Amino acid sequence: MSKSMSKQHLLRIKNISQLVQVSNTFQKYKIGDDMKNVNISENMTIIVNKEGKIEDIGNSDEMEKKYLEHTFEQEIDAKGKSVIPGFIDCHTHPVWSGDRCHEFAMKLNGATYMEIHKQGGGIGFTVNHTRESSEEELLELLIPRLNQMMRSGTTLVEAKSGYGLNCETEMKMLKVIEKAKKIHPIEIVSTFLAHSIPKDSTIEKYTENVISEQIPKLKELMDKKELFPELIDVFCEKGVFGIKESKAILEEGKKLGLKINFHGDELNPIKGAQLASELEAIGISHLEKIDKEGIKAIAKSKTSGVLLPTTGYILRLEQAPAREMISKNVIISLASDFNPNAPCTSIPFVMHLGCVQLRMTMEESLVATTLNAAYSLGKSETHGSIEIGKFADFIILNNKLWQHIIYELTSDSIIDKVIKFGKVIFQNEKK
Ligand SMILES: N=CN[C@@H](CCC(=O)O)C(=O)O
Ligand SMILES: [Zn+2]
Repeated sequence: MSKSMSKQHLLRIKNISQLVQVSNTFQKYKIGDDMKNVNISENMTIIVNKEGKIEDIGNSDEMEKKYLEHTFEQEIDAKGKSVIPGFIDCHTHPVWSGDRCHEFAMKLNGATYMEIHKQGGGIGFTVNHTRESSEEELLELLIPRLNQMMRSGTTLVEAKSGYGLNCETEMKMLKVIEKAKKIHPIEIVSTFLAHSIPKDSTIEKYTENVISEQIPKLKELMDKKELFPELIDVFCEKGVFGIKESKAILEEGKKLGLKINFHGDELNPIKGAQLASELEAIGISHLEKIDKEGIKAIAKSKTSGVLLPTTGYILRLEQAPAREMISKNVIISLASDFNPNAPCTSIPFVMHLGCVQLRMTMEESLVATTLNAAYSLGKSETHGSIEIGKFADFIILNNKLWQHIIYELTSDSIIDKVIKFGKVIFQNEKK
């Protein structure tokens, strides 16, 4: 039932053939078998209030009578269509310059990620270019990437720093993200990431630099209200930041009120998941090499396992053990990991990989890119499902069966509209 007596509303979407709420009991996340239930109903109407939040949800015939006298700034008839929550891409690296297409060719030829990394390619290559780019240049590169994400249905994206590897450039990247927040319709959550070790430093020295120079500078800019990061991240990996260094950096970030969500157990099993559990991290990403103890640990601590199937696909590596993690009640999320190694902006493609390569069901993939993705960013009380009081972030699909967003691989016409805070931010003209 509607709480508001106001007769003016921002939006009504009526006659929705199939509404997929993902949750209708205000769950913060879904685990285990519950990931298979995405709360589907037919012939539904959604009302959005002036604040861009969901005001009411109900059967279309009943809602027609209930809202007879009311007016709507916009009305959409969704007969023959389905509506799902906007996608939440909860792990991306979208701010960078420099073209790494040549590295893709090297990888196709058999070079490994770490071989390229050790030769100064990979992250190091992107760092050199990103340091030389101005804020304006980086913003100009970022906007079309966000546009592509939006056209694929993403309405909330997490965006990391991490291609600076010095204080100045890391702050520059975060400033670029703040500028994008002001001008782009997609909502952005930003993350400070300690991503690698610069070639003129050592793990010890650079960890010290992050703790004694970069995090204090971050605090200064947060206090001045110039930067608003919400999360702290490190690349916890053999040869990059080990467990000890990762822990020190993450704990320092936590003192600033940042939530912990970091890269771990990707290329080597170094017990990143156990660290995530110890620190009560909100998320840990990758987990291709997680061990049995790690699975138990993050299931217990309610740390989301953020799986990034584009990495394993592109590098031809074994994928994370998604089925085992779901069976052990880990809160599984999926994300694009958009970065110059895996330049994928499409959550529908990620869901497809989730189904085919991680052996998840279509329902599990949807939960993992909506409600659980929101949880991994600390946002599931306001985002990630279609429930009264949450933000009105939706995708309207040109099919009455929602599963077509996954099934129709690379389709450019399955999405009809993308809606953010109750306003249409993408209307697909392709049929
Ligand atoms: N693994 C570390 N970081 C990124 C890759 C970054 C890059 O290669 O530029 C990731 O999540 O896959
Ligand atoms: Zn990443």
